[in-house]
Amino acid sequence: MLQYLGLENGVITLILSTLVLALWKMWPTKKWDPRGQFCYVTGGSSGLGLAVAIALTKRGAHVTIVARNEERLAKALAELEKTRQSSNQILRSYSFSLTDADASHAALEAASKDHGNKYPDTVFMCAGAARPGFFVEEDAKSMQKGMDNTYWIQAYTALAYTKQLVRSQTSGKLVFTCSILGYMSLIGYSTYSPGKHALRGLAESLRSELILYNSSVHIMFSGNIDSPGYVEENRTKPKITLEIESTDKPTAPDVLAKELINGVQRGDFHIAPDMLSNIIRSSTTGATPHHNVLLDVLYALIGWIGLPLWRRGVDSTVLKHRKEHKDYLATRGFFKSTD
Ligand SMILES: NC(=O)C1=CN([C@@H]2O[C@H](COP(=O)(O)OP(=O)(O)OC[C@H]3O[C@@H](n4cnc5c(N)ncnc54)[C@H](OP(=O)(O)O)[C@@H]3O)[C@@H](O)[C@H]2O)C=CC1
Ligand SMILES: CCCCCCCCCCCCCCCC(=O)[C@@H](N)CO
Repeated sequence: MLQYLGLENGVITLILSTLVLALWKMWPTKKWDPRGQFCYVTGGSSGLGLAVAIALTKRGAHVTIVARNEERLAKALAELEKTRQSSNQILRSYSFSLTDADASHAALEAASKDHGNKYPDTVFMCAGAARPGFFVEEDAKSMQKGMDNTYWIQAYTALAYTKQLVRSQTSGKLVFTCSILGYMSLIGYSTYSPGKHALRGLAESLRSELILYNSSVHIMFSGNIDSPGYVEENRTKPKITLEIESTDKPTAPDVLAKELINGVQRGDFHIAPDMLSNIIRSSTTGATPHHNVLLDVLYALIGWIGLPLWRRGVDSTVLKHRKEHKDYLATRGFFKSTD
């Protein structure tokens, strides 16, 4: 029947090229191996960053973790020591505040000194924080802090590292940690989602540019993580936000760390650690490379149907919350204040 429509050749070519591409993706290639590599992990004293640092140590990498609080860093380093695979492994921690550009540069320089001024082979940027709240209760300072703790906290490290790589004429890997809230958003995340969306843009631009230097870029989009940071953000999270996201049970940091490292090993640009993130990833591909073309089409189809339905449900939950929200604002004295 297709030949009557003149579509035969086109359809066959499409199916064949899809199959070839899918097979190509399945073909085993040489995987990235952390053993003996110098890995730099920001936010390595807690949650996802700590889990990534432990997983890398277990795989025989030299690991340097960076965060601010010295006590938590010392505890985390002691945990890394417990999983050390050989006496040659260099395991270090440094305290720097990575929302500052100069400190982000200084942290990388300090870490590199332990390796004879060689820069990290891979940088895992896990530092970050969320402080959910209602937009009307934010101010200029809290909005800027939101960008600091989502965008700048990783962008400054990416900048310092890229300069070091290019100056020393070596290649490396940049691994960002985003969130599914870097693809979409919902009530309560007005100081968090924008910076995570910005990270996606930065990663995509860098992925393209760093081809010049034989360096790769990866970015993970996860749902809730069962971390100390998650416990902290839930303290101030609006009830309505908690209710909407209750369908997304938090995942253990070590599970996500494994997914993150596997994603880097596969060479994925957008790393989606589970079914939900794959559905959202495939529904918002833009110009990012596919993973498995056939599976991606299936995920995109599920998202194309499911996500707008989910959104309708969320909109009606928010609508039902109007009265409670007004009362909440009244008890907070919002209607009396002038800002
Ligand atoms: N928790 C979640 O549900 C989700 C989190 N994410 C993202 O994953 C990443 C890890 O999150 P999670 O494991 O929950 O985080 P945690 O809060 O458990 O840990 C955050 C780490 O970052 C460090 N850090 C925070 N601010 C700075 C700073 N200014 N300078 C240097 N280090 C800093 C912290 O140490 P210290 O405070 O001592 O500096 C700590 O080591 C973040 O980027 C987060 O946005 C993504 C999706 C969901
Ligand atoms: C078929 C389609 C079904 C769609 C269901 C979508 C459910 C999404 C729930 C929202 C989860 C929010 C995760 C926030 C993670 C994060 O980054 C914060 N914890 C900040 O740290």
